[in-house]
Amino acid sequence: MNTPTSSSLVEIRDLSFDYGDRVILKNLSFNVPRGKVTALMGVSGGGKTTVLRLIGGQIRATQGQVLVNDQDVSRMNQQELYAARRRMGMLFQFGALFTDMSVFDNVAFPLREHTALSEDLIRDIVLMKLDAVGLRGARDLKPSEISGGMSRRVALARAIALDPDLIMYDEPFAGLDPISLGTAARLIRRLNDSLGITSLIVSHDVTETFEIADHVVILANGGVAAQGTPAELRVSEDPLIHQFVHALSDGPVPFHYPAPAAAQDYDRRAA
Ligand SMILES: Nc1ncnc2c1ncn2[C@@H]1O[C@H](COP(=O)(O)OP(=O)(O)OP(=O)(O)O)[C@@H](O)[C@H]1O
Repeated sequence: MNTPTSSSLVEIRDLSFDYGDRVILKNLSFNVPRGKVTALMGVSGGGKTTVLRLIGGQIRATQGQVLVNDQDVSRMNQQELYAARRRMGMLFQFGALFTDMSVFDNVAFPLREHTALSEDLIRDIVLMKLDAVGLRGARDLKPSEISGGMSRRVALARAIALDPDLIMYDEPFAGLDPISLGTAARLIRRLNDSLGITSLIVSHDVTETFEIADHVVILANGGVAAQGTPAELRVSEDPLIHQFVHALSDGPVPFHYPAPAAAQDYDRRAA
């Protein structure tokens, strides 16, 4: 691992990305502070998952830099990227488990794949990681025998198996009941602090996310619309931030998809 030289683990600098004619990110810049929980929020389709994929090096920026531990992911060759990814845990929506493997083998998988550790040592590490998510007792079960919330905790244990510096969560709360949702949120916070890692969460869930995040970045129109602590954003008078934080259906982001004037449409129907 590189010796940390800056207080930010990830630095996004002047980043642009498009899918052909569709510009998704435009001159985006923000930092992910080391050792903290940062939330990336904003309207649906605003490019949050795209940012995670750029950090993970699954896609490359059109312009700008994506620095992780001071190294630019967008300029890495395959070998460098492979090494960088080992330092990142990624939990994408409903992080799929291998259904034919036990919970234990799912968590052991990255250790067997990427290290030359003995099976004895792997066993200890797997049990430790499962313990961290409260599922040491479920080690012999198959994914089909556990609940959706538990599956996600197993995926989380697998994501931290290699002791990453950074863990990225895409919609970790989607589809969870309120109790599992609270558990998942507290777990993300607890793992961040006890393992000394850095967490980046993409989420729509303002209440739970504000509860656990140290820093929130709100994306809009391809750039940063606002950022700050949850407390700072809660009292923001900026109309867009206010609409977002208080989940109002109308505001700078309109409720109605652009349409002809209502009178014009109804007149036509009557004609
Ligand atoms: N492979 C692709 N080709 C073309 N367009 C894409 C592709 N992947 C994503 N997009 C578009 O890029 C935009 C940003 O997608 P992204 O998934 O990053 O948004 P998001 O903010 O994570 O959205 P959500 O909150 O709904 O998950 C969306 O409009 C999406 O339709």
